[in-house]
Amino acid sequence: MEYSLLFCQSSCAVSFHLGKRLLVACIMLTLWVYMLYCCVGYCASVPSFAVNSVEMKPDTASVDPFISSGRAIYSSAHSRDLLNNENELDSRADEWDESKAELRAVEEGTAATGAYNWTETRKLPQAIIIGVKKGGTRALLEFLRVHPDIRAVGAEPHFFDRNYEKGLEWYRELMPKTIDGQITMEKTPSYFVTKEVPGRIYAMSKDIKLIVVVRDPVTRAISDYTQTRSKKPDIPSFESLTFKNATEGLIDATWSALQIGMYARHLKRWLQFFPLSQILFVSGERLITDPAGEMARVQDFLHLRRLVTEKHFHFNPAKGFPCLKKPASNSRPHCLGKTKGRTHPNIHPTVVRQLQDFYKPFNKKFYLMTGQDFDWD
Ligand SMILES: Nc1ncnc2c1ncn2[C@@H]1O[C@H](COP(=O)(O)OS(=O)(=O)O)[C@@H](OP(=O)(O)O)[C@H]1O
Repeated sequence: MEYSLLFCQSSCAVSFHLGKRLLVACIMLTLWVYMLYCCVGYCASVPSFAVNSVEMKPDTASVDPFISSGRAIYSSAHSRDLLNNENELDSRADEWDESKAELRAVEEGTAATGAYNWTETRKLPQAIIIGVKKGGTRALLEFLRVHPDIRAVGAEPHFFDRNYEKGLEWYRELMPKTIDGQITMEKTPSYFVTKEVPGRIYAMSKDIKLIVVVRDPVTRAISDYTQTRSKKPDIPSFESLTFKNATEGLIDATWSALQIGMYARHLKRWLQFFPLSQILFVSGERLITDPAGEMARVQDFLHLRRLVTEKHFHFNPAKGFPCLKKPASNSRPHCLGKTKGRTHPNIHPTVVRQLQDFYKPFNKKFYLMTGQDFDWD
């Protein structure tokens, strides 16, 4: 009796210890499996209500950037119809149908669970690409839209130059919906050269971040001219529009294609309202030769994590430009449409040289003002 009691006590103690160990092992195994599950990315699909502040980016950041960019594309297609903007008439929509379908599936999924739709609101932009025309503004915006913390209106709203009387509510309504922590953006390249715009943007937000994509003013002028000629083939030659008096070599600085390139003059107006630290100058040239490098600067400036990297770019030799690609995927890279990267007419080398001389003092001043050498001279 005593013996069996003793035996039971000791065997019970053993099985109790074994059970405890088994329980601990089970918990550890569960935790380990859960961590593994999270590592392969499935946790992102779990509805999350934890949306962090601007510094701590929202949970959507862990979602594949291309899904998010697809979302932005969807809303941009919507506003593009609304504004019927010339710059939007490229082939982007067709090429990104695949992403849209992907997006719809994602959105339907979240709508069914009611996951984060309820927190989305339209906000006024916290960052604007203000210029310059033909600088590479569309490329920059499309690259930025790959980032999950950026939501941007696709069409150019032209609010601060052409639609200001419509009021801020009209402007806000054009913006895509965002959750806290996401940055709302737009691009309208004519803002940089329109006198009233700096004061108007300041009146909306004195803390706004401004981005200017600049490009060699001579190439920019030729690009501008090429665009105009594509719509009006009968316009005079570039050379004849350049001069007030060709024999005297007197350049017509009132021609808008040339005026836009006097960057220092335009920048002076912006600096009356905003400190230099609030303006980022992106090199249009480097955006083509080193898109990931320029994107790193832009993401740092916007206090975003560097999620758009070299993995997202594929240089297309036929087009002569970097195109966007989904990292670790065999899908076709997305290039900008036919209106970007037009063939420029051959301009007489003497005219090009005269224009380079014309811009030299403006460029020098611009380098001094920005503290950056763009290497145009
Ligand atoms: N990745 C990529 N793909 C295609 N094109 C690119 C790219 N990066 C920069 N660029 C240059 O962007 C120029 C057009 O500039 P914008 O988008 O600012 O033009 S616009 O003001 O919105 O009309 C466009 O000018 P053009 O070459 O004169 O057409 C391009 O040189």
